[in-house]
Amino acid sequence: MTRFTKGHGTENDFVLVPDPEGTLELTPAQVQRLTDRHAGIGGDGVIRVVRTEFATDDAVRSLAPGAEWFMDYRNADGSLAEMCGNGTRVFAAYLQREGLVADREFAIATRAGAKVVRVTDEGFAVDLGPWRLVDEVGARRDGFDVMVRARFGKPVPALSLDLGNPHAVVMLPEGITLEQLDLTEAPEIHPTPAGGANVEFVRAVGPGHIALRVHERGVGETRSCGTGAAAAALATRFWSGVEDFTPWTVDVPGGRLTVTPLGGQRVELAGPAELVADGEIEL
Ligand SMILES: N[C@@H](CCC[C@H](N)C(=O)O)C(=O)O
Repeated sequence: MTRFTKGHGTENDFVLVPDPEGTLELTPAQVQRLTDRHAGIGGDGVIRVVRTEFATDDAVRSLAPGAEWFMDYRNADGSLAEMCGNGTRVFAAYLQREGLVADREFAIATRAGAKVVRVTDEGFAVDLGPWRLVDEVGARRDGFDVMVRARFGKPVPALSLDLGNPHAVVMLPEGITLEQLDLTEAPEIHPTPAGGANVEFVRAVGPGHIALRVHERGVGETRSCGTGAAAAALATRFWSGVEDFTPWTVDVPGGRLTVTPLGGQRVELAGPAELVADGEIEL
């Protein structure tokens, strides 16, 4: 039997599987079974909790020398992802509850490098590290670099950002509400990014305040996406032309996140993290 913990951050939910010595080879079929909401535990992704020294990927070890624990993230379809913003907070909550970290600030290893997490009153804040516009020249010239077609019809312009994982952000055109969006199918992106992308649909709520819905690569529509919230806030800030360091409030279907642009082209994500169940499952 394999032990698991179920947790979520603004209802982006994960099955955490402790594997400190990295002995568990999780296959895509096992991930799909764990995340299955009818025949398994249910979740948007699986997080294997591994000591960084046992990470099989050399790059993970070399990019995060000071991080004792590696967040091995898989999407619900079994594909690997470089990063998961909400996952980092849930991972931190698990490490803290299990007594695996003692400090109020610590680094965790991800495929996108080490991320520093700190305890806050509400949960955790994580420095997501460096972010970038995928096509800076095109973005600064046109305000966007790809077109996205979802089930609402005409293709709409979007901005590609790299938060360690790939995102395309759409500011919804007038006349289409977030509620009207049909995200039952993956939006098409042109030109299609080689590794796919997560797609965020944004509506401005007020100054420094946006709301979004997201279609996640390897999952489908989710109730929240932490790196997606950061990408959406950064894209909206870019379009506003005022690239300051004011915190942004990001409403997602599963709750509220705070995104704060930092110096050095870094960005912080803050929000809650809940661990809701523990159990054992036959893989
Ligand atoms: N929900 C996550 C992102 C998870 C990975 C994503 N689906 C991908 O494939 O890049 C978040 O909170 O950032």
